Amino acid sequence: MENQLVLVIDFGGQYNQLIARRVRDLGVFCEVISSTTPIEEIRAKNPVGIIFTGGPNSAYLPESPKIDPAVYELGVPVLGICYGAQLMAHMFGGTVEAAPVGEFGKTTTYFDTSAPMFAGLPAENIVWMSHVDYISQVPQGFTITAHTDNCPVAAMQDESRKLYAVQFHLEVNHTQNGNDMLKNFLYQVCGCVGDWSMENYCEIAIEQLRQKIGDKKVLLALSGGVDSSVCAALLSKAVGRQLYCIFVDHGLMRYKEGDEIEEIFGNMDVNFRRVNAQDRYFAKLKGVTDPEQKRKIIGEEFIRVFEEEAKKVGKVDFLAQGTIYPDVVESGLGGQSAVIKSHHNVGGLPDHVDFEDIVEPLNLLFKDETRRLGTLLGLPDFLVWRQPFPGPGLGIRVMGEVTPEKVALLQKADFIYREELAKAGVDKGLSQYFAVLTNQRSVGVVGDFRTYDYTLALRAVTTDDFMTADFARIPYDVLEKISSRIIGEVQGIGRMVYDITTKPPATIEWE
Ligand SMILES: Nc1ncnc2c1ncn2[C@@H]1O[C@H](COP(=O)(O)OP(=O)(O)OP(=O)(O)O)[C@@H](O)[C@H]1O
Ligand SMILES: O=c1[nH]c(=O)c2[nH+]cn([C@@H]3O[C@H](COP(=O)(O)O)[C@@H](O)[C@H]3O)c2[nH]1
Ligand SMILES: NC(=O)CC[C@H](N)C(=O)O
Ligand SMILES: [Mg+2]
Repeated sequence: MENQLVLVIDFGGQYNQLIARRVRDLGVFCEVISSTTPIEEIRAKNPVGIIFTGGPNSAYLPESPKIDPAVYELGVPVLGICYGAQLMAHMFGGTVEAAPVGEFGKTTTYFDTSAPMFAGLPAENIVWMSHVDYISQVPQGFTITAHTDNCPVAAMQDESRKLYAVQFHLEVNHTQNGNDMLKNFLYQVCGCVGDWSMENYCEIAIEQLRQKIGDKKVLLALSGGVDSSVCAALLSKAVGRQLYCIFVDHGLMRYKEGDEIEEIFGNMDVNFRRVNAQDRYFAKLKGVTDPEQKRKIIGEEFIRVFEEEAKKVGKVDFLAQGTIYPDVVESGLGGQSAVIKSHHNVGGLPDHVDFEDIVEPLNLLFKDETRRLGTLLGLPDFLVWRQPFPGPGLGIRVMGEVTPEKVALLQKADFIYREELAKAGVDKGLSQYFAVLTNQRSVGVVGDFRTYDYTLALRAVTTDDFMTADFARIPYDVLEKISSRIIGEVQGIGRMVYDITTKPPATIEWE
C-alpha cells in the first residue's frame, strides 16, 4: 500500500489499539506491531513516525521489554507514551524510578506551549495518568515540556533528534486536547499528509483482490453479521460470480433472520447458498445441557456442513474470512489467557478441502472502519449497523437443552424486545441487547389459573470493546412495556427479569 504509515510499537499497554484508531481517525494509516519485531522489519515498513505504547512493566528492570536502540537511528520521529516515555528516558541515560506519589486518572498538567506537540493548546490541560514509576531526571539533550504537581516530567522532548515523550495517555478521551497533541505530532513533527481514507482503501483492496484471485474461485462462510457481510460485498465487487457464499442456517438465528439474509444476498450478484441444517443441529443438540459442549457441537457441525457444501462447489482455490484487525492483534500480540468460553464460528474450518490460500481483506480494519466500508459498498444500514451476533446463535441463549420449541419461544420474545427498544429509541445507545430463555420455571397466576412457565431474562449492555461491559440503564417504563407485551404475546413465558450484572464478573452472553 502506498499510504504513509505510522507504527505503534506495543509494550503491553491497554490502549495500544486505541492509539492506532486515533491515528487513523486523523487520516494517517497505522499498524500495531510487537516490541520484539526485528529492526530490519521496522525499517522495511518505511514508517513516517513511531509511537511506543504504555505497558505494565518498569523500564529500569532488566527483564522488562526493550527495543533495539537502532530504532532511534531510522531518522523517524518517535513518541513515547507512559512506559514508552520511561523506556526512552531510561535508554538515553535519564533516571526512571518508582514515584513517591503515583498518579491515576484525571490530573491537572502544565504545558510549555512553545513545544511543537503542544502548539496552539491551552497552557493547562487535564490529562489521564496511570503510572507508579516516573522520570525523575531527563536524559541529556532533553527538555521538560510539561509537569504536574507530583510529576516533574509529564512530557519531554529532544527536538534535534525528533524524540518526544508524554507520561500521560493522550489517546484516551479523558485527556483534554489529547487528539490535538497527537495531531501535532503527526502533522507538525512527522510531516503526515493525511492520505488514509476509506475510499482509497476500498479501491486498493479491490485491485489487490483481483490480482490475487485472478479467475479462480473463492468460498466465503457468510453469517449475515457485519464482518462477513462486508467481506462478501467487497469480494463481490472484486470478483463477481467467482465468489461463493455459504450461509449455514442452524435454526439458531433470530426471528426470521435466515429469510432476511437469503433475501439480501440472494439478490446480490454472487453465488449464494443457504443451507438449511436446522434438523441436524437439533438432533446433535438433543439432551445436551453443558454450555461448553453445546458450543463445541455447534462449531463442529459448522465445519461438517461447510465441508459438504465446499465439495459441491468443486475445486475452490481460496477461502475468504471476515477476520478484522482486533482479531489479528488479539491473537498475535496478546499473552496467554484462560479459556472462559470457546468462541466457535466456522473456527477450524475444513482440513481436507483443498484451498490454495486464505483471503482476509478486512484484516487491517477496525469494526467502525469495517462498517464505513460496508456503507461505501452500498450495504443497507440495518446490516452494517447490526449488533454482533455470536456464531452459536440462540444455542447459547437457551439455557440448558436446546429444543426447537424453546428456540421458537425465545425468537418471539427476543423480537418483541428488540422491536420495543427500537420504538422507544433506546436501541441506538446500546452495544448489544438480547433475551435469554432461562431453564427456570416459576409459578404465576393468569386469569385465576395457576401457571408454571419459563423465566425470560433481558440483557442489554454498553461497551466499547466487548471485553468489559456495563449493563444499560433502560428506563423502567420501556421495560414495563416490553414485559407486558412478552408475557401477553408469548405463551410459555411467565416471568421476566432484567440482568443487572457488569462484565466482569459476568460475561455478556449467559453461556
Ligand atoms: N451461520 C453461519 N453461516 C456461515 N458462516 C458463519 C455463520 N456464523 C458464523 N460464521 C462465520 O464465522 C465468522 C465469525 O463470526 P463473527 O460473529 O465473529 O463475525 P460476523 O458474524 O461476520 O460479524 P459480527 O461480529 O458482526 O457478528 C463469520 O465472519 C462467518 O465467516
Ligand atoms: O462470534 C462469536 N462466536 C462465539 O462463539 C461467541 N460467544 C460470544 N460472542 C460474542 O462475543 C462478545 C463477548 O461475549 P462474552 O462476554 O459472552 O464472552 C459478545 O458480543 C458475544 O455476543 C461470540 N461471538
Ligand atoms: N501505563 C503505563 O504505561 C505504566 C508504566 C509503568 N509500568 C508505570 O507504572 O509507571
Ligand atoms: Mg456474527
